[in-house]
Amino acid sequence: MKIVSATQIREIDEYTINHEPVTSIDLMERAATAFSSWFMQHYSNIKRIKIVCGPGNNGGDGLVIARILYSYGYKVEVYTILPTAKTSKDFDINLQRLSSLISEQRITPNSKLPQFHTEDILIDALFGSGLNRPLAGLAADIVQAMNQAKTIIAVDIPSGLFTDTNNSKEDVIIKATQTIAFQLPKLAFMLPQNADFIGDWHLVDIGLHPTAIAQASTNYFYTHTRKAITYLKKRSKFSHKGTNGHALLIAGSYGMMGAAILSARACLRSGVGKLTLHAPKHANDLVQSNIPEALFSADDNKYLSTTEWTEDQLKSYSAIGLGPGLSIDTKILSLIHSIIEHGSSIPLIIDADGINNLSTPEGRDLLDKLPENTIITPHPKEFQKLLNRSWQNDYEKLDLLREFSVKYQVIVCLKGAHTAVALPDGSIHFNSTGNPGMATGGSGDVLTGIITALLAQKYNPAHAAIFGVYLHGLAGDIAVKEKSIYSMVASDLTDNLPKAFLEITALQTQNS
Ligand SMILES: NC(=O)C1=CN([C@@H]2O[C@H](COP(=O)(O)OP(=O)(O)OC[C@H]3O[C@@H](n4cnc5c(N)ncnc54)[C@H](OP(=O)(O)O)[C@@H]3O)[C@@H](O)[C@H]2O)[C@H](O)CC1
Ligand SMILES: [K+]
Repeated sequence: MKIVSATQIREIDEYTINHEPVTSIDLMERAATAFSSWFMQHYSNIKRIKIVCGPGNNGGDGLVIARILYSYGYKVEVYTILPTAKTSKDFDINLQRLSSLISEQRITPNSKLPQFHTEDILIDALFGSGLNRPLAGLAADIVQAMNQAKTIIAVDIPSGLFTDTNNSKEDVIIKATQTIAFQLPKLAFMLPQNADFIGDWHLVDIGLHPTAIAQASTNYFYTHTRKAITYLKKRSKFSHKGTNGHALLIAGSYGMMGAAILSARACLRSGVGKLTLHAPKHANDLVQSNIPEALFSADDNKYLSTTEWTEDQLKSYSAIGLGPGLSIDTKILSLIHSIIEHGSSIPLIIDADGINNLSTPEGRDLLDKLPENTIITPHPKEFQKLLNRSWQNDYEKLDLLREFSVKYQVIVCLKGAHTAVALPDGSIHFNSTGNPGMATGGSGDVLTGIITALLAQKYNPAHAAIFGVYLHGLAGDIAVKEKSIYSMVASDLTDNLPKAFLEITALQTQNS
């Protein structure tokens, strides 16, 4: 699903009006109806609401919502906030339509500000995607007053928040409990810095013209379920373990075998035909008894010491995963070097200590040599270390992320609430699954195992990264229902991979 800019939203809007064709007032009616249906489903037991409407089309939506909710028996109070005399045409028409049912409380710069209370249920229709400067004066005062309420449902986007550019820390912005956005998600929704303003967000369909959406060019995408399920490859009836690939996982060291085991188990639960785990020899019994399905390749040392791999040793593998539990050690750079040199055609994913080792000055020299489409999966701190610099805000972080993956032609999965998968073509794909319970030790090792398995099965690396991240989050979403965000551990993710695959195959069947 595309994530488009505020300007593109306006263009898609106009195209829909001209080509469907539909009048702008009817499109507004449709948008407000979609919002109201969502609202009535989720707030059926409350009867009294306050709707705060601004002067533009976001405010116009608010006026229609007021009319609809009133007709369903809600007690509705409407505030129109008019910083200047300028209002949009569709705002005026809807104010007129509402006037016989409800009288608005009009607030201008000379009025007394209304008071809002903790227990108020507010609908925020002050400003939407038309915001073009930070809120000030009356608009800022009203938002501050509204933020006293515990429950605020934002129409399209919280007022004061920009759709696709950075807000400064001082900006006054609605702190919504929920945001109901029209059809396409906004870039602002993907960024951790905006989480407190947006709350939980949901999309409602308003029938924007598919041609206009198809024509909009963007670097940003949202991996929603409908797209994600198309990535899962069908298994042929005649497939055997040879067709499903042989993965090599180089992971674990003295005291850190847990990471290797978590990763190996996840790899085996993600469809790989065969897995060899290369780890220090002391771990042999542990691995054999805990993961009987894996082959063990012993390293002579407590920590990894086999840094030289020959083409002959590597040639039987269809993917290599490297990093979980390796520790920071100069030998690891020699290992990466050797793999790049002798196995450059084997898809490769580097995580955890693999990335930490690339973040050393000598390691950075290796970045240029990574084979095209190598996948790395840093969390933000690891990415900062890799870049050797920080960023001022999440928009700058996205720019740095894109620059990095284009420059080195690698795939970067930057882990977070909406993990961002940056591809060498400059596109960034935000994930839709996952929950805060997954922020726990070993969760990243599981992701490495999943992606290694997909690479071994010959998923193209971009799909392996995007789909692997989706699967990992989906397993987390299934796990959280039983385990809660507090009690979840990384093994719960692996334990729920089978249910995640079942869910995806069921959806594939439904859609075919
Ligand atoms: N395709 C869709 O998704 C549809 C969206 N709809 C809704 O329309 C809004 C966008 O409406 P728009 O009228 O373009 O903009 P706003 O309502 O957000 O803002 C109105 C005007 O307010 C002025 N403005 C901007 N920033 C500020 C500010 N900081 N303080 C005061 N005033 C501000 C600006 O005008 P200026 O001339 O003053 O610059 C805006 O034009 C979208 O979010 C949806 O809710 C449709 O209803 C259906 C289709
Ligand atoms: K709003």
